[in-house]
Amino acid sequence: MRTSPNIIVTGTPGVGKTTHCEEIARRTGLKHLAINQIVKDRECHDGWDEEYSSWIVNEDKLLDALEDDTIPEGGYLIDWHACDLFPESWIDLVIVLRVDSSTLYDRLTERKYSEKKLQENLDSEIMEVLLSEAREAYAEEIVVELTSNTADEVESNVARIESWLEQWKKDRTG
Ligand SMILES: Nc1ncnc2c1ncn2[C@@H]1O[C@H](COP(=O)(O)OP(=O)(O)O)[C@@H](O)[C@H]1O
Repeated sequence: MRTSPNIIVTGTPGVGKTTHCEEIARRTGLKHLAINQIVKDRECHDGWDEEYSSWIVNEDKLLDALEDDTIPEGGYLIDWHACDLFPESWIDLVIVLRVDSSTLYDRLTERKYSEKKLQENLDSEIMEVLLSEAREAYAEEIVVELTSNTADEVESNVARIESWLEQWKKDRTG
């Protein structure tokens, strides 16, 4: 049994996953796993997609790499825009970050996304694509939607996750 939980932090690109994970990792000691980086470093992909400027992820290779990293033993913050490929048995909490369209537009423009990629991500956020995926893949009670428009929200979200973590540990030590 895990003595530390695994938490997925997911959402549309630009929603604030890295920002949240870094702060949660700093305050709780959970390990930040940036999946994009793992895909690149461990070559869990089938090449580069020029149109999207991103790796074509090979999910089997990725899951193998993560299993080698002992994710199932717990203590990880899984930072990625997709969440539904991880086995349910690995995951204790799924945080889906949400953001207002105009704020997301500004953040992605700053990242110099192409018009097409920008529009697709805005559509995805408006249509709640990642929230639906999370709800389909995991039990309702472990999926939590949090907003990430402001720095104050980062602070309150992180505080909330810290309390959840304390409770999770209490529940397991009796
Ligand atoms: N809640 C927030 N309030 C203000 N700025 C934020 C917030 N979340 C993220 N940002 C800013 O938005 C940009 C994208 O955040 P990032 O954490 O890299 O998103 P993601 O990892 O989801 O792609 C960064 O410049 C970050 O500082």
